[in-house]
Amino acid sequence: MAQVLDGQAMAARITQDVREQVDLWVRNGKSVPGLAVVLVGSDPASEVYVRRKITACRKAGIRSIEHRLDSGTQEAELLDLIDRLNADSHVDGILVQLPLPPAIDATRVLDRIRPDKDVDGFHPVNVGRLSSGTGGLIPCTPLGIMTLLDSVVDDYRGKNAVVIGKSNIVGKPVAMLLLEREATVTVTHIETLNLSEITRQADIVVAAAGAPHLVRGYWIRPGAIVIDVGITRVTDEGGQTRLVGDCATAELDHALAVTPVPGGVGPMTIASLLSNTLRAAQLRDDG
Ligand SMILES: NC(=O)C1=CN([C@@H]2O[C@H](COP(=O)(O)OP(=O)(O)OC[C@H]3O[C@@H](n4cnc5c(N)ncnc54)[C@H](OP(=O)(O)O)[C@@H]3O)[C@@H](O)[C@H]2O)C=CC1
Ligand SMILES: Nc1nc(=O)c2c([nH]1)NC[C@@H]1CN(c3ccc(C(=O)N[C@@H](CCC(=O)O)C(=O)O)cc3)C=[N+]21
Ligand SMILES: [Mg+2]
Repeated sequence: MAQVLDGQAMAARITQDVREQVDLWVRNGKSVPGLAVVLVGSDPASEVYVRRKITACRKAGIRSIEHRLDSGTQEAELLDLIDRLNADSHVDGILVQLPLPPAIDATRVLDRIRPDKDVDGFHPVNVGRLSSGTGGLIPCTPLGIMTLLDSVVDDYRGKNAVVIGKSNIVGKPVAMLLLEREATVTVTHIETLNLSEITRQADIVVAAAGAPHLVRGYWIRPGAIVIDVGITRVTDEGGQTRLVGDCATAELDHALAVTPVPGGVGPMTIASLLSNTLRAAQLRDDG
């Protein structure tokens, strides 16, 4: 049987660890770290994620400030809010939940966030820092993935890592982090030919396509590690909704380790947001 990496349990430990560091920070006379969470509109999945982020902040002793704007909000209004959050010394981290309504230019919004408050790591300065290996805030999902991988991999050098998906929020940044550890990294996507032959060469597969059960048993060689990032909400015949990952996990007994959906990468994404918020508070204090 493959080892199932318990993201929920690991996230709970990280949350506790952040809480202890926050308490120490506050005992040293610093102000409580604050995270501003901006949600535009009422996409149901975004509502779920934002709720989880706010609950997690409470557990970690981080102050969260929620800003809800209706779906008809003008871009200028949102940019204005970001300017105010950028200038607010009680705000250490700013998170603008994606996706934004189509009328708003998401790039312009993300570019407006001060890089040292950009706990998502989406600002071009942080993207550049990640690709040049010169620090910066690291996107939460890739950071969570690396923490999960670190629990089963001690040396990435000489390992073949295959990333499925090339998005700016998961595929590209996780590829950068794997490259930084000197894995041999292949980034694949919808136009990749013979994908299963490429994954069959992999020691590590990170599946972030959003394609339910794309990765089958024969795609994975014995002893490989499989990180399932994909989350697709499906409704079964009985009208029940459930979450389906990118991997046919039931076919992966021959893997060394796999992550479950739910309870794998998702909770780790949220735990990483807490670590990044504490880091942002500390970085700003030093600089
Ligand atoms: N657990 C967590 O914390 C998180 C989970 N997610 C989930 O991860 C998945 C990916 O998210 P995100 O990166 O934002 O999604 P995007 O849709 O932005 O990117 C998906 C990527 O996968 C590629 N792709 C899609 N289908 C296939 C396929 N059949 N074969 C190969 N490549 C494919 C696309 O290729 P191309 O570029 O060529 O179109 C694209 O590069 C989603 O299910 C999302 O819900 C996302 C963020 C956090
Ligand atoms: N600015 C921004 N930053 C993000 O990091 C960001 C975003 N926008 N938009 C959407 C994606 C998606 N994402 C997830 C967070 C938590 C879970 C999560 O907690 N998942 C649970 C299940 C949640 C459920 O029940 O739906 C799990 O996998 O166990 C999943 C996905 C962050 N994202
Ligand atoms: Mg402060």
